[in-house]
Amino acid sequence: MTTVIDKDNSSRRKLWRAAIKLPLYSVALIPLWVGTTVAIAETRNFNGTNFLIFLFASICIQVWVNVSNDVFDAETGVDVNKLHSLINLTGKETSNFWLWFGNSFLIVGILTTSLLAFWQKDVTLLILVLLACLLGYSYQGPPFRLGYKGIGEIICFITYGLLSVSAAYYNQNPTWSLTALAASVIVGLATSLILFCAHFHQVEDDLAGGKYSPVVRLGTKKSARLLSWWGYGIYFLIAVFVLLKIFPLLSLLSFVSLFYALKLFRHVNNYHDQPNQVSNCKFIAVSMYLSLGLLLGIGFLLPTV
Ligand SMILES: C/C(=C\COP(=O)(O)OP(=O)(O)O)CCC[C@H](C)CCC[C@H](C)CCCC(C)C
Ligand SMILES: O=C(O)C1=CC(=O)c2ccccc2C1=O
Repeated sequence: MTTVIDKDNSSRRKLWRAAIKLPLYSVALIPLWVGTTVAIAETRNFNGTNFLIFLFASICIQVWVNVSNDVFDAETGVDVNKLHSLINLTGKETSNFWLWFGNSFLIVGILTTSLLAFWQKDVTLLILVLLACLLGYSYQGPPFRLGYKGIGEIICFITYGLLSVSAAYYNQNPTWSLTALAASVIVGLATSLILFCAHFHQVEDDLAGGKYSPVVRLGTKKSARLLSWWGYGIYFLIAVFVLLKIFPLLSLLSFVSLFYALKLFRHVNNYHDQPNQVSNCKFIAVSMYLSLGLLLGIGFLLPTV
């Protein structure tokens, strides 16, 4: 009897851990890290207060993204088999609570960014973040739900890449930079690769819920092939940026993350049509993304020390 209860508790704890999605918070950290390291490399200055305040705002906004995704997906029924959805864990009647909970984090994130913009006497940072939030809402919220139309990866590229890296750079150095723009392309491509991976194991539920993700549209076999091209493309672009001297030579350190990239391509090519096996590929993609982003930033920083 005790063991059945223990087992129940431990699987519930596992579901809650999955619902909190801790590894996915890296998508709020890496743009900040990369944008900031490019700014340090160019100015030899680091504003720790601006960095920490923007870090706090980014994490708040990420909480909103994750919580509201479960609320909105519960409305369409697409998460019906996702045991670790907050709504499935706590009941449909808690939807309004979670919506309110997520929105509170969004408000705190935006207010914190507004405070930074006020101190900097410049609204650019706030505009970039507001644009990212509006696009983030359009991905999952009614009436847009653009993720259901298969363009979530493009939104992800623009928000976590172009907008977030530029915002992090601007937060340190209020101007524009070609290196920051190139770095934002790399971060954007790597972030949307995580989202692309998140769709492999959900094809049936997505179809049933009217969600035409790129994997639903292309089929899992073609998607697995596209994933490899996409991944190699990221490293190819880094090499091009190094050759063009937009990135320092040390950016090639990020090639160490090929270890996870190759593991990811192999895994998805082998198991693309087996939902239970392929479901963890999103986390291999996060490992690739984290190591790539961290090393890219270290590559920018090292020449300055
Ligand atoms: C929740 C997201 C993806 C999960 O989608 P899906 O419903 O397919 O998966 P589940 O099976 O888990 O339900 C994230 C979507 C992100 C979105 C495209 C863009 C959000 C932009 C943010 C507002 C940008 C934050 C910027 C900040 C860090 C400065
Ligand atoms: O829950 C998920 O699958 C994702 C959540 C999330 O916040 C995110 C952000 C950026 C890229 C991908 C993802 C997810 O896949």
